[in-house]
Formats: sequence, C-alpha cells, structure tokens
Amino acid sequence: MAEVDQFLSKKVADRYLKREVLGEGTYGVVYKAIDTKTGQTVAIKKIRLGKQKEGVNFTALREIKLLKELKDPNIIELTEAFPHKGNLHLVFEFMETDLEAVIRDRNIVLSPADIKSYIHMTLKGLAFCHRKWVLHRDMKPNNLLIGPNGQLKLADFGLARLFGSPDRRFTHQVFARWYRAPELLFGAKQYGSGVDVWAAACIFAELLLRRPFLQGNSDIDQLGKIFAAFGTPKPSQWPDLVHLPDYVEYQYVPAQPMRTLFPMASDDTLDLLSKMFTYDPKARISAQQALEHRYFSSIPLATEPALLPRPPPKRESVNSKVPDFNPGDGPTVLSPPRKQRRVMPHREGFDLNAQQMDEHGNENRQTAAGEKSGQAPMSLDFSVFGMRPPTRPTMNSADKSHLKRKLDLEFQLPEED
Ligand SMILES: Nc1ncnc2c1ncn2[C@@H]1O[C@H](COP(=O)(O)OP(=O)(O)OP(=O)(O)O)[C@@H](O)[C@H]1O
Repeated sequence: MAEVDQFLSKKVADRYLKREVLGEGTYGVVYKAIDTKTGQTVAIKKIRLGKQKEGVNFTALREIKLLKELKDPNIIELTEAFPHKGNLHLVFEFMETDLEAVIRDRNIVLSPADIKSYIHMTLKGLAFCHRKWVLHRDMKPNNLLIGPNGQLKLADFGLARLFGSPDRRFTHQVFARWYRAPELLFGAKQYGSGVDVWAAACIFAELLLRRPFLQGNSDIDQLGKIFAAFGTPKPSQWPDLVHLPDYVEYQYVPAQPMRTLFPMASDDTLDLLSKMFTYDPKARISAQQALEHRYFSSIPLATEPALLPRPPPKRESVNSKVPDFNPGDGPTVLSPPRKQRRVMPHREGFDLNAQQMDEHGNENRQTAAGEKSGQAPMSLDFSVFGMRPPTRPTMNSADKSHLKRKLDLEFQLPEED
C-alpha cells in the first residue's frame, strides 16, 4: 500500500517542473514551477513535515481537502497537495506580487479609492472563509497576493491551524506580531474570527500610513503600542480581559483621538477602523459587517481591481509556457529568500504623530526588492488619480475554468475507515 502511495505521489510530483526558489516562509521553501499538464506557472510550497515524517495523517489530509474546496475570487486557490520525499507539497496559483510590495513602492500613490479597493478585497476573502469557519490567524500584507488582473487574494489560509502557529522564535516571524490581536497577545486559547479582523485593521492602517502601524518589538511592547494608540482598555470596554491567561495590568494611558492617528482619513474611514480595532473581540465588527459599512458605499467608490496601481511583477509572466524550460535545469536560486534579507525592528516608543512615524518607521523594514525602504509616501485622502499604469494581460476565463475543472479531478483523498 505504501509503495502504491509512493508511486502515486511520484506521479503527481513528476507533473511539475521545479524552477527557481521564490522565497522561504514560515512553513518552508516556495518554488516557482511549471505544470506540464496545463503549461501554467504555479507556486509550490514545500512544507517540512518535521516530526510527522512518516506522512501526513488523515486529519491533516481532511483539512487539506477542505482548503482545496475554499474557492473564492479573493482566496489563493490550492490546486493540488501531495507528499513527496518526506515533504508535503502544496500547489497554488501563481501570483505576481503582494500588498507589502504595493505599500513599500515609493512610486505608487494610493488614492482613498485604491485603499478602499484593496481593503474591500481583503475583507471579502476573509468573510468568505469565516463563513466556512476557517480562520487565517496570520494575516499580514505579504500574505495578500496580487494577480495580473489586480485581484487581491489571501494566501496561507488555514495553514496556521494545520501546521501549528508559526514559530515566533524565527526572526522572520517578528513582523507577524504587528498584526496580532490583543486577545492573542494576552494568551487567549479560545479565539475567533476577530483575530483576522484586527489584523485586517492593521493592514488598513498600514495602507493609510504607508508604514506598519503598531510595531512592537516584543509581545509586551506590542500591547504597549496598542494601548498608546487606543488607550488602556477599561473593564467596561472589555469585560473578559482580566480572565485571559497572560493578563497583566498595564498603567492607564488615555486613547488618542483617531483623527490624530490618521490625520488624512475620512470620517467613514475612521469609523470603520475604530470598529475593526475594537478591543473586545465579541464587540468587534465582523468581516461581513465591515463590508456592509457605509465606508464602502460612500464616495469615492472602490477602484476597479484592474485599474489599481501596483508594482511591476516580481517574476516573469504568469502564463509562461513549458517550451522555455530545459528539463535538465535544476531549481536556480535567483535571489536569496526575501525573509533572509529582512532585519529586526529597533523602534522604541510609539510616535503618535503620523508624519514622525513615517520618518522613523521605515528604517527597519526592507522591501521585497531588497532595498532599504526610506520614507514611503503617505496615501492621499482627497482625490482619485486619472493616471494609471497600463493593465496587464490576464488569463482568459475559459482557460481558467478549464484548468480548475482539470485540477478538481486530481487528488481524491482516501476515506478514513
Ligand atoms: N502563490 C504564489 N505565487 C507567487 N509567489 C508566491 C506564492 N506564494 C508564495 N509566494 C512567494 O514565495 C515567498 C515565500 O512565501 P511564503 O508564503 O512561504 O512566506 P511569506 O509569505 O514570505 O512569509 P510567511 O511564511 O511568514 O507568511 C514569498 O516571496 C512569496 O511572495
């Protein structure tokens, strides 16, 4: 039986021709690859199974099957999953760039309508998964990938639950802390979709400020940064707080007016942000409710995804075909994994002046292009810009549904006895 499994997984593995390493993340290395069946470029995430070397257990397989069924325009599609040489390989649709690259690109000006569009797509992806009872738990701008038609898609959905929470001891995980909800920082063991909404609020704030909003350098410091912005939570605001496992009393600091934190934002923006940044997870707005907030129906309306400004694709064309591939080629490392090029943050204190934050905040974070990001432009909150970068060719929808149908036939999981 094991031999049959090995044969099958080798057969699936042979379908993909590995090309260069795209980077290394929390769970392992990501390769660019060519799907020889379709000629399409894909991204393959090779997950180290660690202790579970003998294979992926049935629960994990079931979960993977569920993840494969999570199909939404704002979720990265997991098209295939197979074990090979002691690693689990997850095959995803290939994406050109990510929201972190958009935020860091100093040539890009984000209008309020552009920000609305990016946040709208983020919340739509979140609301879809929350409806299916799947949490992300590790939302951050580099997990929000952007396709050739400007569509934003959430990546890594469900992986935190499947493979355990990302290990914060790794330096490259330090950035994830900035998006952590206060209940997680206080050690909550039971938490819900509110953790993703808090992270989405941090991303929203980051789009407005063009720099990470709350950059704590430890969990305690992270809470300090949150309280410096929104005030120490009062028992009336968050009655369950004192019962959380790692609860410690913090010295009282008053909340800053939202207007001080985001001087350029509209009233609707501030109202939605404050609802997403609500301390008590039970009172925090849900992703679906956020989508129904008047911010999304008021002028300016969200920019069409295809018209959104975005950086040049990080890699070559999405639709590159097999012929340019030499089967003798091994994977070529074109550049060091992005995470290795990042540095630890050193910021001290919380600067309440947005302009000051902009000046200091970018010193410690490097761009996907490996350059130190200096002062990034603040997003503008008063106009929609006429000038847009040219749109990129998209995969035609007939090709896409054909590809989907083909892939759906693959990877039938064995039923548990
Ligand atoms: N579907 C994809 N298409 C194109 N590139 C991808 C895709 N998924 C991941 N990548 C790239 O591969 C690299 C590693 O990604 P991965 O998701 O493992 O880690 P990460 O998002 O950088 O960090 P973390 O694991 O902390 O979330 C990144 O440069 C990412 O942009």
